[in-house]
This record gives sequence, structure tokens and C-alpha cells, in this order.
Amino acid sequence: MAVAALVGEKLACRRGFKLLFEQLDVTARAGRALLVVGPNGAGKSSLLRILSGLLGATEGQVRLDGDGGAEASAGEHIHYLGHEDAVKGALTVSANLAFWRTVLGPTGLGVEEALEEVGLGGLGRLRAQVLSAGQKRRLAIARLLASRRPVWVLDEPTTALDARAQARFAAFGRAHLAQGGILIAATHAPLDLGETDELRLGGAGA
Ligand SMILES: Nc1ncnc2c1ncn2[C@@H]1O[C@H](COP(=O)(O)OP(=O)(O)OP(=O)(O)O)[C@@H](O)[C@H]1O
Repeated sequence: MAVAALVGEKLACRRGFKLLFEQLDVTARAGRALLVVGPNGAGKSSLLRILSGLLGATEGQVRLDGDGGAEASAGEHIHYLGHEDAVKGALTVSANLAFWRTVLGPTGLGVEEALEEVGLGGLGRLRAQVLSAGQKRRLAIARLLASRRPVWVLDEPTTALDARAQARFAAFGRAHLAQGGILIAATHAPLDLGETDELRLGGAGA
């Protein structure tokens, strides 16, 4: 199912004693990136987890509007990339990606093709534990290519990537948007995703 928008209405998030945000309305539409920015601890990761259905909002609702007006399920349509790369060190690089491709749906590039795209071509038989931080990040990003999903929710996706890999990642993002995808990213670094909307959390110096 194509997805037209990811919508959060009147969202609030309390973590411990701290109310991170309240009455927050968020809309990410197909074809246009939404960047979530703000200082450390402002609640960007918390918001992304709420939008992905991984964390319950203290108040408010989240929904995925399907193309025909029907509601779409987060579990089937969202790619969530968190701070951690979700890489199993004991498995080979190829086996890691093959695992995720099976779990998320083998609807995108093949394992070797996706590894090639992220610049890990020829490293598939290595144990993932020997990858560098940037290579592990590339392996996590390869999931986005190995399974096609209309909604990408990305928490600081370019952490540890070198300049070339950052540019390559931005190109993947632009291609996803050009195909009518939704992309929401929390970031401290500039991301060249074309025209973007911005959502700022927390005050200066919060
Ligand atoms: N499980 C938890 N229990 C209590 N407090 C938490 C929990 N998880 C996060 N927090 C707090 O919520 C606040 C927001 O955290 P969050 O990770 O959402 O911020 P962020 O904007 O993504 O920060 P950064 O830019 O550093 O990644 C922080 O003060 C954090 O300590």
C-alpha cells in the first residue's frame, strides 16, 4: 500500500519526571523530507520512536494515512533506523543483511547488490564484528535498500559516515522521496535531501 502521510496529533511525551513536549502536531508527507532538529535531550529520538510505534505517546495519536484514505500499519510500512546499528557481530555481513531482508520483506535489492550500493561490496563474507563504525552504519543503511518500505524514520542516519558515504546516503534519500516515499530524520548534521520541512524541539540551550 502506498502511504500518503505519517501524522502525529497533539503528542505529548513524558520521560521520567520530564515533560519533553506536549500538544505537538507532526505531519510528514510523501515526497518531502521532515527534519527533526534541536539540542541534545530535546526529545528527537523519543519522538521518532513514538512516530514509529515503538514507544507509546503519553498523550495524542499517531496514524499512517494510506493512499486511498485507509489507515496503514506501522509494522508493515515503516523502516526505523535507530542510533544502534542492529548488527550481530558473530554473523557475516551478508548474513546480517539477509536476516533483515527476510524479517522486513525481500522487496528491494538483493543482498550483494545492496552491499555494493552502500560501498560494502566484497565484504559480505567478513564477520560483522570487524567492521568499522562507519561500515556498520553502512550495513544498517543497506536495510533500507534491501526491503522497500514507504516510510523511513531515521535517527541521526549519517553518524560515523565519511563525506562520500554521507553524499551517497543523501542520494538514497532523494531517490526514496522522488518515488513518493516519506522520510523523517533527526539530525545534527546538514542532510542534502532537497526541499525539506523542519520541526524544532526544545528551546536554545535546553
Ligand atoms: N527510558 C527513559 N527514562 C527516563 N528518561 C529517558 C528515557 N529515555 C530518554 N530519557 C530522557 O529523555 C530526554 C530526551 O531523550 P532523547 O533521546 O529523546 O533526546 P534527543 O533529542 O534525541 O537527544 P540527542 O540529540 O542527544 O540524541 C533525555 O533527557 C533523556 O535522558
